[in-house]
Amino acid sequence: MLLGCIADDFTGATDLANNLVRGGMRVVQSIGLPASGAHIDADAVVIALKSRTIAPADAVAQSLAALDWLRQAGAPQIYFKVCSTFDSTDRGNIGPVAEALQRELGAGCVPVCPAFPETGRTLFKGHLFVGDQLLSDSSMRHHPLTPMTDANLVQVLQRQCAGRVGLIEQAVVARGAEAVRARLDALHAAGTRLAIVDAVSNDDLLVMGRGFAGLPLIVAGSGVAIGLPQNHGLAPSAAAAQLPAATGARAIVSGSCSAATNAQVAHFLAHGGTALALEPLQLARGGDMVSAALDWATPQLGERPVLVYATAEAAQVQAVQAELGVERAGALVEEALSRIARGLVERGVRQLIVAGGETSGACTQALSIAQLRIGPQIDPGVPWCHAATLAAGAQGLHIALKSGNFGTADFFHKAFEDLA
Ligand SMILES: Nc1ncnc2c1ncn2[C@@H]1O[C@H](COP(=O)(O)OP(=O)(O)OP(=O)(O)O)[C@@H](O)[C@H]1O
Ligand SMILES: O=C(O)[C@@H](O)C(=O)CO
Repeated sequence: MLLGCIADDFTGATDLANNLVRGGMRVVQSIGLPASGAHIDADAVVIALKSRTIAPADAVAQSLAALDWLRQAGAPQIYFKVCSTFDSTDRGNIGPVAEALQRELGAGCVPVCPAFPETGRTLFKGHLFVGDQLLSDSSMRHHPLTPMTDANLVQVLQRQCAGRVGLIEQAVVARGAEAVRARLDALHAAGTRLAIVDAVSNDDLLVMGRGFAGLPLIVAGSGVAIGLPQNHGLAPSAAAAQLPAATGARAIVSGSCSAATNAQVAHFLAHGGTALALEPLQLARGGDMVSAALDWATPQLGERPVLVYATAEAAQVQAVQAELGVERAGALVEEALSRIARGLVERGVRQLIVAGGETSGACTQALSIAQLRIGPQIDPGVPWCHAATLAAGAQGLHIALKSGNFGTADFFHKAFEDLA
C-alpha cells in the first residue's frame, strides 16, 4: 500500500478516492473499519468514517482505530481527508483528530490544505474562498450542522487545537516543492504544530504533492491528492476506473440542503422529474412516512428516475431546527431517508444517487455496504461507484455519493446518462 486515508465523511471519501483514481492509483474505499487483518489489494485504501460532527473524543477514537488498521496494513503515509469547505465546529473535529494522528505518528509540522480549485475552493493568505466569495459570505454560513462563519482558517483551526497553528503562504508554494518543505521544517523548529497551506491552482497542488512526499501525515481536502500518485511513478489511466455495466431502476435520495443540491433538485423538478418531498415536522409527529414514500415510489420504478428529498432552503431548515433542534432534525431525516434508500434497492433500484455526506453515511450503513469500487467521474469530486449489498443481490449496486456542494445543476440527469 502506498497511501492510507481516513475520511471524515462518506462523500468526502469517494471524492478523495476519485482524485487518486484519476491520478492512476488503484483505490478501495472501505465503509468504516475493514475487518482486522483483512488484506485489501490496492495502492490506496480510503477508510470512510462518519466523524465530522460527532463528539470530538469519539472522532479521535475512531480515527486512531483507522490509523491502527492502516499502519498494520503497511501504509507508509497517512492522509486525513477533511471537507474542502473545512466543515467543522469550534470544538472540532479537524484539530483534535489531526493532533491525535500527529502524536501517534510522531509527525513534525503537519500541512493542512482543504483547497480544491477545480470546484472553486481556493486558499489565499489563509483565507478560504468558495468561488468568488469568502467562505464566511458563501452559502456555507447556513450549513445545517457546521455553519462556517470565519474564512480565516488559521483562526478556525487554532480554536480547535492545543498546539500552535501557522501559515505557508502562496508566495512560498509558488517557489516550489523544496521551498514548501523548507518552510514546514522551519515552522516545526519554531514550535508550530500545524500549518494551513495556500493554494489557488492545480499547479500549487502538484507542487504540494511533491513537497509532501514521504511526510507521515497530510491533512487535506481531496485536492492535494492529485499531486500524490506522481510521487510513486503513477500516471492517469482509464483502466483504473472501470465498473460493470449498469442496469435496473434508478433513484435519487437527497438529504443535502446545500445551495448546489437545492439547485439540482429544482432543476430535476423543473424538467418534469418524478419526485416526493419529505417533511421533517411530519416525521417528528411520528407518521409512517417511510412506507408512504416506498408505496409512492414502487409503481414508478423502471421508467424514469424517482427522487425522494428533504432538501430545503436555509429558512425552512432553520424553522424546522428551531422546533426540533439541529441534531434531532438531522437524525430524523437521515433515519427516514436511509430506510427509504434500502427499501428502494429491495424493490429493484440498482442505480442510486445519494446527495449529502451525512445522508450518504446513513444510507450506506442502512444498505450494509462494506466497500466501494471507484468508477468514472461524473463531476469533479463525484464518481460512480459499485458496491455489493445483500439488498441488490448478485448484480450489486451502482451508487454515487454526491457531496452537498458538488455537481452542476443538471447533475441528476447527467449522472444517469453517463452511466447508460
Ligand atoms: N428539511 C430539513 N430540515 C432540517 N434538516 C434537514 C433537512 N433536510 C436535511 N436535513 C439534515 O441536514 C443534514 C445535511 O447534511 P448532509 O451532510 O447530508 O448534506 P451536506 O452537508 O449538504 O453534504 P456534504 O456533507 O457532502 O457537504 C443532514 O443531517 C440531514 O438529515
Ligand atoms: O471536500 C469536499 O468538499 C467533499 O468531499 C466533502 O467532504 C463533502 O462532505
